[in-house]
Amino acid sequence: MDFVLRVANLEKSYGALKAVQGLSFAVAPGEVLGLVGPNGAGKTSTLRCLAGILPPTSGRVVVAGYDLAKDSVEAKRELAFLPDEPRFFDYLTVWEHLNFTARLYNVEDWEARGRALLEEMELTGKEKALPSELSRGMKQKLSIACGFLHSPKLILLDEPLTGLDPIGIRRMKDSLRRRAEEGAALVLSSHLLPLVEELCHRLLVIAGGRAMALGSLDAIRARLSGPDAANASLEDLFVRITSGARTETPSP
Ligand SMILES: Nc1ncnc2c1ncn2[C@@H]1O[C@H](COP(=O)(O)OP(=O)(O)OP(=O)(O)O)[C@@H](O)[C@H]1O
Repeated sequence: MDFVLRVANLEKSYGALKAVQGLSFAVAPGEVLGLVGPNGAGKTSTLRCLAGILPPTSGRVVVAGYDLAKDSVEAKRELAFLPDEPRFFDYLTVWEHLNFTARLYNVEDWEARGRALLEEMELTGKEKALPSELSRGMKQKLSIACGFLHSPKLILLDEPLTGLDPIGIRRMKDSLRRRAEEGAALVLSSHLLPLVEELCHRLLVIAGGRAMALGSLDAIRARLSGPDAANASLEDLFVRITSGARTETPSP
């Protein structure tokens, strides 16, 4: 299979601290992988390494066939990283952010696409607003509109629902699902386990920077033995896996 993302033995250390240790996994077109783990597990460090924002200490990341270390421009052209706290240019309006992003990524039909994305993100009417005039949820939506503009093959999301209201959450879930149906691969980090359960096809559970479990919820459930494992909720599984009650050897 042609995976959109292939990660081999990813390691990230900050000085003596090993934040990410030996992560290996792949994500196929149309697949949503959920990255879950306790605070400090290494989720953001992993996502930032996959996005090419942080240089890994070692390991290999391949995006749409391009090695992120060797062909970084080509690889980054195929991905979007949507952080939980997006940053903007203070003096560019919403529309100018889309224009700027379009120029960076050479998006030819950006105006029509930009209008459609603003509509999808409920930002129509905010074209002339500066970031300081947007609410937290609106900023999150602008970040996502900019991220989707160049139709990335790989979408990396760190807590994508931060600051969104219930309608915004529902629309965002639909938007993410639609991108996957259109063939994008998504890696989504979140503490919101119901969201993860609803959207993700497979899960990568990490703790202490290491993979504790990798697979579909059913597969992870099946690998855990013990009372009520078959009926365990994702929250139960999360607690059991990450509290070290039983550690799993991830399958490739
Ligand atoms: N820039 C940095 N310098 C030094 N240590 C860092 C840096 N960024 C993260 N860390 C450390 O790396 C480890 C993993 O942090 P990371 O932010 O990746 O975890 P996380 O799973 O995203 O956590 P959370 O769920 O709390 O957001 C933590 O121990 C953290 O203190």
